[in-house]
Order: sequence, then C-alpha cells, then structure tokens
Amino acid sequence: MTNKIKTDLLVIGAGSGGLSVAAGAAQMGADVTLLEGGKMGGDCLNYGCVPSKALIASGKAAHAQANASPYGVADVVPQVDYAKAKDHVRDVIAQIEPHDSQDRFEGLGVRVIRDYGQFISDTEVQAGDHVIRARRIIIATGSSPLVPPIPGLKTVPYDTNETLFDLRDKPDHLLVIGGGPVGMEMAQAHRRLDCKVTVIEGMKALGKDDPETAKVVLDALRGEGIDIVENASASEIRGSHGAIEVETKDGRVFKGSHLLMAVGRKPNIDRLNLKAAGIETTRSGIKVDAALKTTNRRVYAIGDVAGGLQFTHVAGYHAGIIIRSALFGLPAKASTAHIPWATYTAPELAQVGLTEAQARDAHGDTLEVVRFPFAQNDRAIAERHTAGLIKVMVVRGRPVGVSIAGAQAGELINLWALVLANGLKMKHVANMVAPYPTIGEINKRAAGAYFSPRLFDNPKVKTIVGLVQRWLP
Ligand SMILES: Cc1cc2nc3c(=O)[nH]c(=O)nc-3n(C[C@H](O)[C@H](O)[C@H](O)COP(=O)(O)OP(=O)(O)OC[C@H]3O[C@@H](n4cnc5c(N)ncnc54)[C@H](O)[C@@H]3O)c2cc1C
Ligand SMILES: NC(=O)c1ccc[n+]([C@@H]2O[C@H](COP(=O)([O-])OP(=O)(O)OC[C@H]3O[C@@H](n4cnc5c(N)ncnc54)[C@H](O)[C@@H]3O)[C@@H](O)[C@H]2O)c1
Repeated sequence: MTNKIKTDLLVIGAGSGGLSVAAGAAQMGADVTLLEGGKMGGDCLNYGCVPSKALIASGKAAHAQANASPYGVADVVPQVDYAKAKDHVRDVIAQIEPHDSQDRFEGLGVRVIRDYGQFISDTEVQAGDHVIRARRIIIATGSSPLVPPIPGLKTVPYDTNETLFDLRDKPDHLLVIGGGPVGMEMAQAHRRLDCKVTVIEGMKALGKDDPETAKVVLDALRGEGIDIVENASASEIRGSHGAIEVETKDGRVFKGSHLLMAVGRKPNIDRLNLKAAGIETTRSGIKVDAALKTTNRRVYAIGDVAGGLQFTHVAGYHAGIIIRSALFGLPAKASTAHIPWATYTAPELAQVGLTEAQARDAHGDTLEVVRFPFAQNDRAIAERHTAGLIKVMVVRGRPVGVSIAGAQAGELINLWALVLANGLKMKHVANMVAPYPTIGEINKRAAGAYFSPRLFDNPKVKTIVGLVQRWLP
C-alpha cells in the first residue's frame, strides 16, 4: 500500500549537501523529509574525504618513521600493516558516523526514508512505498566514479574510491589512472605505505591547479618514488588479478598488481527520472541557475550533482544558499569566486579565487603577482618543510586569487578565503600581527612582499623620511 506524505522540504540524498539542508531546515521549523538510498553521510564520509584523509594519516606516520634522521632520530623501516591501516580508516569513519546518522536526524525531527527516490510528477517523488509531495525539493544525490569505456577495463579487476578503502591486501604495485586530487592523494598514501605506485595521467597531473604551485607537489611526490607519467592517456587495459597492464595511446605499457580508476566523476541522475519533473541536465550534471534552481522552479540541485566545483564545503555552501531561498523566500545566489580548495598531498596544494593565468586573462597589466617562499619562514625551516611558496594575485590592492603549495597549505588558505569572501585588501592582511614562529606568518609576509617595494624602493617615501628626520627633536 502506498504511504502518502506531504512535506515542506524533500531532500533527496543524505550526503554533505543534503544533510546540511535537512539539519538547517528542520532546526528552523520546517517539515523535512530526507531520502537516502545508500549510506547516510554519502561519499564524503564513506568513500571520499574522510577515508582518504585517514589513509593519508597512516602514510604520514610511516613516512615520519622512515625519515626521522634529519631531526637527529634514527630512521626505521616502518612495519606497515596495510589491513590495520584500513582498520584505522574504518575507526575514523565510525567516530564521525553518528553525526550523519539516521538517529541523529530523526532526533532533529527529520523524517528519514532509507530508499532511492524518483520523480513521478513535477511535485512528487516516489521512494519505495512512499509517495512524497513537497513544496520544495532539493536534489543532493552527489556523483559517482566515472568509469570510461576503455577497451579491456571491464575484463580486469579494478578499484575506485568506492572499493579502495575496503581493500585489505597491500598492493605490490598500484597503477593509478588519473592524476587529479583522488589519484594524487591516494598515490602518495600508498607509496608511503610501501607500495610501488605509477600514476598514468592523460594530460597534466593536478591540472586544475596553478602549474607553478602544482609543480612543487609533483616534484615532491616524484622525490618519494612515485612514477608520474603525463600526457599518457590510457587506451587499453588487460591482465588479471595481480598482473595488470595499462597501455597508453602512444603505445607505452605500464605493469602493476592493482589498478585504481581516478578519472573524474559522473553525476548521480540515472535513478531520478528527471524527465517526469521537467528537469534538464547538462554534460556535467543538473542544469541550475545562479540560485541553484533547476528548470523546475520548485526543485533545486546542490553539491556534486549540480555539476560545478565538487567539494564537501561547496555542497555545504549550496545548502546555506537554498535554505535562504526555499525557507525564507529571500533572493540568494551562489558564487565561486571565494571558494577555496585543497589537495591533501604532502606538501599540500591550495587555491582560492583566480590562478595567475586566469587573473592575467581577466585583469591584464593591472595584475601584480607577489610571492613568498616557505624557505624563508622560520617555522618551516625548524620543521624542515621548506618546499613551497605562496602566490597572491593582486589588482589595485585587492587580492583576486591565491595559490599555495607547502606544509599546511590547506590551513593557510583559510585566511585568504576570508579575505576574498569579504572583499578585504592586502592592507588588512598586512595589519594583522601573526604569532612567531608560525607557518601562518607566510600569509603576512606575502602582504609584506606587496608593500615592501612601495615603501622601500620609493623615492617619495625616502624624501619624506629625510624631511621629517630633520625636523624631529
Ligand atoms: C576520494 C575522494 C576524496 C575526496 N576528498 C575531499 C576532500 O578532502 N575535501 C572535499 O571538500 N571534498 C572531497 N571530495 C569530494 C566530496 O566527497 C564531494 O564533493 C561531496 O561528498 C559531495 O556532496 P554531495 O552532498 O553533493 O554528494 P554525496 O556526499 O555523494 O551524497 C549524495 C547521496 O545521495 C544518495 N543518493 C543518490 N541518488 C539517490 C536517490 N535517487 N535517492 C536517494 N538517495 C540518493 C547517495 O547514496 C549519497 O549518499 C572527495 C571525493 C572523493 C571521491
Ligand atoms: N582534497 C580534495 O578536496 C579532493 C580530493 C579528492 C577528490 N576531490 C573532488 O573529487 C573530484 C574528482 O577527482 P578526480 O581526481 O577523480 O577527478 P579529476 O577530474 O580532478 O581528475 C581526473 C584526471 O584523470 C585524467 N584522465 C581522464 N581520462 C584519462 C585516461 N583515459 N587516461 C589517463 N588519464 C585520464 C584527467 O586528465 C584528469 O587529470 C575532484 O575534482 C574534486 O572536486 C577533492
């Protein structure tokens, strides 16, 4: 028998975006229904951010043991237990899981239905035996690993981010197809956990980032023994468990024991029957306007399925935008100019706003680029993390983009995310007093690098100082 439900807000998908909408809307008094066909918490908790950062932490622990001698502590060969590293990953997920759980959301007053939803009309969604009619519907169904039709791929065993964290036998030699953030983070974690690793990248590894800062990371990863092959598009795959071969378009063949596919994402739209609701799609996901509304004015799409930047914090940001609009009827537009991202390799790679090339295109000769190297930061020297730099793209005193490669780049970018989000200027960063010795001083030194030539190489300043000194008692 069909169970008919009427609700203010129907959220489809209980991942980063959907959970943020559901929690916010329920706590503000809306009647909220939440559908989840898979695991509560979505990709980020179960197959993405959380397990990847946990495995990176295992790699970091092993790397520290193997590289302690520069600090006066003997190097040891780390005894890596790959299965136990995966236990650590499970345990980290388990610690975070309650926050995203059905229990917690029911406690907040959300009606949680554990089934996949599909549109049956422009205002109704069916999930199992339930037919839900909603005033507003939010599609937050995320994305899945893209598995391209490379000849032979179907015949060999391979992993994606959805299976990798369940793998318990340590790969002897991991082949990674795709040198984006998934590929590079997992390549380094595995290398540090004593696997041979080859990354096969069709174009440029870390190609969405600034090439100068990306190079710092790629050099470091190569220095750790990861073979990163660029301009090498995988065109054929063959072999069997433990003996896999990837052939690239130029005829090179790479051999390994395991294969990780990390060539991007596809939006989760197949199950939704979008046509029934008049919702259009593009190549990258559901078509949305600046307010994240789909072509059905009662339906929004947020997070990965909306086809823009694919990050947990973007899904959370989208949630805030549509809560304003769906609950309060206030105008709200999503923007990308102030959205940061970070890749958690060591050194880390972070970006907010425009890269140098984008800023040059947008601002031409008015652009000034200031740089400051980690090698001149005392804390970085003390900790022997001197590889890296910060670049700030400045137009008439206002930063329009920041690229950082180096230790804690993901933390350092926070300040610039604040600066860009609020239209602050370089003088505001220069006014800040940063505690010594912190890596964060790099941010202030970048502002210093902007003002130094104006102050120190400026004949006017010299004349004024000369005059004032003559008059001072
Ligand atoms: C390996 C990896 C590492 C990552 N690391 C980071 C990181 O460090 N930082 C970062 O910001 N981002 C990271 N990301 C990206 C991040 O995971 C995603 O951007 C984020 O999870 C997107 O949130 P979402 O709400 O759009 O989708 P999801 O979190 O994927 O949630 C969508 C949910 O919808 C459910 N669903 C799908 N279809 C239906 C349906 N028809 N009915 C009901 N439910 C449905 C799914 O089961 C899923 O639970 C990483 C991604 C990967 C793959
Ligand atoms: N730290 C983070 O925030 C983090 C970490 C992981 C993932 N993510 C998110 O997940 C998204 C997906 O990551 P991803 O790394 O899977 O995708 P991606 O699109 O960023 O990178 C995929 C790479 O695969 C390459 N490629 C495609 N087909 C190929 C082929 N046949 N042979 C060789 N190379 C090929 C592409 O040139 C590209 O460089 C990211 O864009 C990001 O939004 C974020």
